[in-house]
Amino acid sequence: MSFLCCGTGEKFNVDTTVVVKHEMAAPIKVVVTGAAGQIAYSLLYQVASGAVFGPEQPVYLHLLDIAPMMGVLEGVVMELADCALPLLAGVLPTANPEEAFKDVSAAFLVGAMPRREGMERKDLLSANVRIFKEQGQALDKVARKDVKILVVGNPANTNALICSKYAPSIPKENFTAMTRLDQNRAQSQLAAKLGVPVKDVKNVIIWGNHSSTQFPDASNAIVTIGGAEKSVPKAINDDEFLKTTFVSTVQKRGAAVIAARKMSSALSAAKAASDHMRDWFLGTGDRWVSMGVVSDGSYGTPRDVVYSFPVTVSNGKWKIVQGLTISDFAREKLDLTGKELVEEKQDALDVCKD
Ligand SMILES: NC(=O)c1ccc[n+]([C@@H]2O[C@H](COP(=O)([O-])OP(=O)(O)OC[C@H]3O[C@@H](n4cnc5c(N)ncnc54)[C@H](O)[C@@H]3O)[C@@H](O)[C@H]2O)c1
Ligand SMILES: O=C(O)CC[C@H](O)C(=O)O
Repeated sequence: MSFLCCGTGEKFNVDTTVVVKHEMAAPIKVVVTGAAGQIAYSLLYQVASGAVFGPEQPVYLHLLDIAPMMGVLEGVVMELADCALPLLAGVLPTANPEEAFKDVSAAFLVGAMPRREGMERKDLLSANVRIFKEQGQALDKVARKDVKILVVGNPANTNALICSKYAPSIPKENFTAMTRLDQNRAQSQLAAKLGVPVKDVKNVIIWGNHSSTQFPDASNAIVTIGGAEKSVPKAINDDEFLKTTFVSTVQKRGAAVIAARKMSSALSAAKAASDHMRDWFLGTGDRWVSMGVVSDGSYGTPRDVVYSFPVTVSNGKWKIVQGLTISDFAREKLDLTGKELVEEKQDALDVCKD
């Protein structure tokens, strides 16, 4: 197994004895940006241990961060080596986006500034959107055309849109934004309210933007109680809770974590990024998951913004769940978060003009 030293590009060897079994698939190249940051610190282990691409799929990790972080990244590379992970075929740390994105099959775009207490969402947009313009251009040049891209860095939906715009040779369907953390939060809130394990709640939906305008929607969610499936709204029997406390708790959860930790969520964000990419690669069956995808106007949402919908995935392709009834209450919420995305898109395009 080869690990490269940051900055110097010098190779060093790690004695991992038999690392990759012969019957295993060839390694796939996977890039994680913001690799010296907090989310990556949890995410890298999950990717390298087989939790995302499966227990038979070796990975070659490309780690991108900015030049001043190469020293820190060196430490992350050492720790990855010290994990002695059988599926980790190699590591390439770099500050060069074109090197990082070369031939990758999967891209976790995490690297961006997180919001801290007192910062507004707009401050984040102008600081971060340029990163995604530059990275879109680099992906366009050197990534595989079937690369699956997950944008985590905020504002995630709009960053994913900008990245796609600057990578026209890669299909739009390959760009997604992470709302899985919101889905996991919503599922966990419902399970707690119902007093069931989290695995027994499914099909909760996150609509729209990964922001406080998102609409966490339990109206189609299903719970397994006593071996039988039941509608969550019927099992909870408290519409007021589902329309108010539930929605606002999930909408404000990221801000609540920042207020408590003085830092943005990281452990749960990394877990959600793993869930999102695993389901995209390995499929969902008939379970619904929420992903920010380029809107085709489904459910009367604005086209050409990255909007979170319920999707199912098979053979590596996501499909929006169709035919759901949208109540008047939901309509208002879907429109509000759509309006915010249209405004963010315009702000981002203005920033990218400079
Ligand atoms: N979508 C979600 O659900 C969700 C959840 C949590 C956090 N986030 C967002 O994820 C992002 C990362 O959060 P974090 O806590 O890991 O932040 P962090 O500050 O700990 O790490 C970010 C890393 O990105 C690096 N970076 C900055 N510019 C870069 C560039 N141009 N190329 C490559 N790397 C670059 C930084 O040097 C740093 O190491 C933030 O924008 C945060 O708001 C999103
Ligand atoms: O900046 C925020 O308000 C949220 C940070 C992060 O996206 C989260 O959801 O935990």
